[in-house]
Order: sequence, then C-alpha cells, then structure tokens
Amino acid sequence: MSMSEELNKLRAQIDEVNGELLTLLSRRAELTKQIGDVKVAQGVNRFDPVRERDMLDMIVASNPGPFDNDTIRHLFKQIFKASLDLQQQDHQKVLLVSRKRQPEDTVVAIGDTVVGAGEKTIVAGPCSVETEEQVMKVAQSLSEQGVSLLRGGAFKPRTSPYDFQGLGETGLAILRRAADAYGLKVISEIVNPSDMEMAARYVDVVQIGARNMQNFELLKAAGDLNLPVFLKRGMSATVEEFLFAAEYIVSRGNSQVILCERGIRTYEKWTRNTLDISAVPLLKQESHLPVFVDITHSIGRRDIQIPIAKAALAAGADGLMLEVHPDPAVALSDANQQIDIPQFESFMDQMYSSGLVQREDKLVRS
Ligand SMILES: O=C(O)C(=O)C[C@]1(C(=O)O)C=C[C@@H](O)C=C1
Repeated sequence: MSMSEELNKLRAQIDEVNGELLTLLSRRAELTKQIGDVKVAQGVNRFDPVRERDMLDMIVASNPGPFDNDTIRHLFKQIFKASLDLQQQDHQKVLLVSRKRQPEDTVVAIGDTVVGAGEKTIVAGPCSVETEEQVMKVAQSLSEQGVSLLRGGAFKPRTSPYDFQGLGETGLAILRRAADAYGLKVISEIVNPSDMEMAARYVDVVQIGARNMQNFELLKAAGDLNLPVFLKRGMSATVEEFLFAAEYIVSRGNSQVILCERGIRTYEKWTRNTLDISAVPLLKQESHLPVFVDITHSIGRRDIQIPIAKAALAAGADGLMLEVHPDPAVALSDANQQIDIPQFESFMDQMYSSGLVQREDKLVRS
C-alpha cells in the first residue's frame, strides 16, 4: 500500500468517526434541550456546576487515553457550554420588535409622510414651544424647505425644577395651529400617561423622551394609543434596554414605533452627549422599526451638525431630528444648540444637494 493510499484509508475512518461523534453530539443536544424544558417548568437554574463537575470526574475516571485528563475536561466543558447556550436560545422569547419576528421593515405613515420606506425624513422645530409667533415662523420655514414634520416641546422634563417647564396643553394647541396653517404634522413629547387622550387631539405623533424611556406606565399608555410613537433612547440605556422599551409599546398593540438615538452619557465633554452611531446599524439589524438620529441633543453644538447628519444617514438612519428656533439666543431652553432659520435653510440645502435627502414635496408617491 502506498503512503497516500494509507493516508486516504485512515482519513476515511476519521470521516466515519466524525459522523458517529456528530450523531452522538446531536443526541446529547436533544437530551439537554429536554432537560432545559424540565428545568424551566420547575423554575430551576439551567447552569448546574455541581452536575458538570460530577460528569467531568466520571469521564476522566474512565479516560482510556491518549488524550490527557485536562484535555478531556476542556473538550467536555466546551460541550456543556454549548448545551447551556442551546437551552438558553430555546427559551429566549423572540421580541415583537425583532427582525426575527418580522423580517420586513415597519413603515410608519404620518399623513403623506412615509417613514422607514427608504426615503429619509426630517423632523424639525423648536426645543420648546414659547409663542405662537415663534412656532409659526419655524413652521413656515419647514414648509418652504419641503419638511413636513414639526416638532416642539410643550411638556418639558427639565433637569432643574426651576427651568422653564413648557406651556402644556396651550403649547400643543399652538403647534396644531401652526401645523395646520402650513400643512404640517406635529410631533410632541408627552410625560404623563393621563395626558395621552388629551394629546391625541393635538398631535400626530407622540414622543416619549429620553428621560422617560423606562417610564413603563407611560410606555403602556403609548402602547394603547392609535397614533405613532417617537421613542427616544435613554441617556444611559443600552441598545437592549431601548428595544425592550419599544417592546412595551408594541406588545400593547401599537406597532407604529419610531426609534431615536439621541446620544448617551460618557466622560466626553466636547459634545453634550456621545452619539452612539453604532446603535443605528445595530438597531436596524435587530429590529424592523424605523430609526432616527437626533443630531441636536446628541452633540449639543452646531458646528459639526452637517458631518454628523451625513454619518447618521450613511449608517442607515431613516431620518433626522433637529432643533430650529427663530432666535436661539433668547430661547427658553437649549439656547446653545438650536440653529436659526437661515442656518436651517443652509442645512437643508446641504442635505438636498448631497443627495442624501429628497425634498418630500417633490417625491412622487405611488
Ligand atoms: O444536566 C443538566 O442539568 C443539564 O442542564 C445538562 C447539562 C449538560 O450539558 O450535560 C447542561 C448544563 C448544565 O450546567 C449541566 C449539564
């Protein structure tokens, strides 16, 4: 027998053993899955280190070699770990917001504006609603720029109780009048579950702010609404916690949820928050919900807004949120970060000329 004939023969035997090992591993895996089910039913912990140690002791006691005991232990520990992972996967509930549940993108219709269907959408407006004149000026600019979603804060959860807290229902009424005057739609934050019904008379989209991302009663109330919800990521929330917050809304029957990355708290001081750009493709990958980036709160400065906007869109964001005020210097909140109307016009010019955003009023809808 030649050398290569001998090699081929041995390899054929190895292939056979591999097949037998695979059959045995699969049989073992099926058994561990069944054990996993029994453990869930009994409410027992899946990981059982004592059982693992006993099995290892038993196995090495009858180890015929040539592998030494440490190697055998190592190999079997890998098998235990894989079995545990399998038990866990089996019982992980697939979230309603997950792409595993719904592979196709959720599209949210706000009037004629279609969010999440490929076109990029801009949401703009003042941080706080201050006067009718202020909101009218911004609304006029939005309509001239072909932007149809007007934002404005009427209920302001401010860090300090002594800061301007918003005009409340009066503010929502101002937003509605301005939006109606210019054919726009309104997005505004609601902070109290008991205000949801009242808010639905004025707004087209309810916003849940970063500070309320884990206000579960508010999330449930938003889930009972028949309106889209714009959910902002909490400043210290992980991507997973963010998705669970969205799940609170969707699990109540409201699937019209838009996620918004708005920066997270880090040690960096040159931006107000640190824009977690990686959250955008991660959220798009994990979830079917549309994803926006708030380019105002995330960075808190005007000078780098254009590259940040481009980065957000390039990362796959479905839209951008930004703050516009006729006279930012005298704004009652966020005076340092809002842009004025000429700056907004120039911003939109750059978005359109780069081809990243299409004018909504020029889009032909089928
Ligand atoms: O015997 C169990 O309790 C199992 O869950 C099975 C198994 C195994 O793969 O053998 C898996 C995980 C535990 O940590 C211990 C053992």
